[in-house]
Amino acid sequence: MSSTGVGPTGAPGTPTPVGGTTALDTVVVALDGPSGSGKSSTARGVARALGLRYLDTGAQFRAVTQWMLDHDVAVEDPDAVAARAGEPLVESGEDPEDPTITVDGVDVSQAIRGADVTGAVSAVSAVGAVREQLLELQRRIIGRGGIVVEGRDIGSVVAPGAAVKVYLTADTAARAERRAAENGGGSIDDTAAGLLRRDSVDSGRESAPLVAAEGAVHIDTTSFTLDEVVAQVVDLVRAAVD
Ligand SMILES: Nc1ncnc2c1ncn2[C@@H]1O[C@H](COP(=O)(O)OP(=O)(O)O)[C@@H](O)[C@H]1O
Ligand SMILES: Nc1ccn([C@H]2C[C@H](O)[C@@H](COP(=O)(O)OP(=O)(O)O)O2)c(=O)n1
Repeated sequence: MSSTGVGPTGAPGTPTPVGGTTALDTVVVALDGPSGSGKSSTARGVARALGLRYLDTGAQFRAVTQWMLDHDVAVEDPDAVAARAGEPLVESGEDPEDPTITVDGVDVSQAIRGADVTGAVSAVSAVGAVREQLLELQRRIIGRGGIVVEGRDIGSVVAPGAAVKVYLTADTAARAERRAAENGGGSIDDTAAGLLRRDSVDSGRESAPLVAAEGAVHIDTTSFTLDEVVAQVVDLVRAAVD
């Protein structure tokens, strides 16, 4: 796998602090949390407001999952997934106005939001070999910073030195309502069950489970509007930079 990003291969998010702080063009903002907590929309809003790049790591795991399904890999079999983990070429655009994602040069931005990928992505992303491939790619894209990165393990594994770490949550009911609305309706109960199933696999896996990273600021978004959450994170970033 590769991408257009270049940069150091060590854990990023540790730009040279000047006077104990960091600059906006090298800052790394790590946003983690469960599905429907508001990561993607908050991350894009913060990146837009501050002129930063944006990386959706969930889209990368979804793109690998799409590739596995397209190549008839048995996605519930970790060995089968691991055996092909080095093959898909994932490329992520970093513009928050127009985040793109391709695998082997094919635009999968719509396909990866479908039910097949959503149902299989937690199993695929629990495979260590998949995580290793994407970890290297993610660190290359982050490079020297100036980016908002969202996922499940950004503050804990991908960029543990990030100057700003945020852990977003929301009540299950709110998450299910948001997700069902986004998908054009459907049963809230079924959506909630799907979210909880994915939470359980994402939090219970051995490799880089979903956790609130050490030092992360917890924001429960249930009772805030998206604009309010974006403003809170923008304030955290402004407080952390020169
Ligand atoms: N604070 C919020 N209040 C209401 N709706 C929100 C809020 N944050 C996000 N949303 C909406 O919830 C849905 C899921 O948000 P998203 O950012 O995709 O979450 P995640 O990336 O954590 O899965 C989207 O339709 C988004 O517009
Ligand atoms: N850093 C990440 C990001 C996502 N994943 C996995 C676990 C998630 O269930 C899937 C899909 O992530 P995505 O952020 O697209 O999921 P939602 O938009 O929140 O529903 O990928 C991961 O294991 N590590």
